[in-house]
Amino acid sequence: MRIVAANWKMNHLRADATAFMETLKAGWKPVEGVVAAVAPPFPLLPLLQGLAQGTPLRVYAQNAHAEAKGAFTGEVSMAMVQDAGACGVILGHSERRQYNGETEATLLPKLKAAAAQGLAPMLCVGETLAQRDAGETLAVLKAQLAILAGTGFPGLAIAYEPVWAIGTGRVATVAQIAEVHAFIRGELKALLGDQGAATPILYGGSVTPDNFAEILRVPDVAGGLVGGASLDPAKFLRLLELAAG
Ligand SMILES: O=C[C@H](O)COP(=O)(O)O
Repeated sequence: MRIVAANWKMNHLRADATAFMETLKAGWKPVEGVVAAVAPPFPLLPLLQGLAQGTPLRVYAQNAHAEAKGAFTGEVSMAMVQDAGACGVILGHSERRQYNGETEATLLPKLKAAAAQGLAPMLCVGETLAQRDAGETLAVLKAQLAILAGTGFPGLAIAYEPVWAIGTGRVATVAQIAEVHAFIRGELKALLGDQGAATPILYGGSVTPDNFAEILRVPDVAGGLVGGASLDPAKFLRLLELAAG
């Protein structure tokens, strides 16, 4: 199975989402084994879910809180994003680690809350440039993945996003992606057994229609988590076509 996931981040209004879905529906020929997902900002979840009716598009939230309810001003719960139309949730994106203080300590309760709510988690991992330059890449990834120990998370996907490749136009090399994805696969097998052997591992970081085919040929790459290029429905469609082979 391949997954092409659009992370819109803090982009798009209702009109943009509507136009995106019109273009997508006009050109998309869904094929077996290729999953398309879009993670819009929270306010667009219900609209997108409605627009996606009759299509296999999966709607994800970009984040949600670990607690079920309470005095957490500005937060939304797993149940809320599900109620608003999400079937899954991105967790641990590097921008949330950088700007919102997400750590393994905050992410483990979120993973458990997502699973309890029946939301498929997409856990993002990846090293900074300083960590790569210091030779710490695999150790960083090992620590980020360790929160998966001993618990199965239905619908789990991993997104490997080297922080230095996000939004920079500097895509990781095929050799770098191959090394890290093989390492992640080994860790997942050790942590989760059979589920770890089958968990999709996506690559993210300056994915475009020009480089996606090459990235998809790397062993253990099961698709992409795409930021900038996913805002343009024509480019997103092209990525889906490339994933379909
Ligand atoms: O979630 C998506 C990633 O952060 C990649 O973003 P990008 O495709 O704009 O580099």
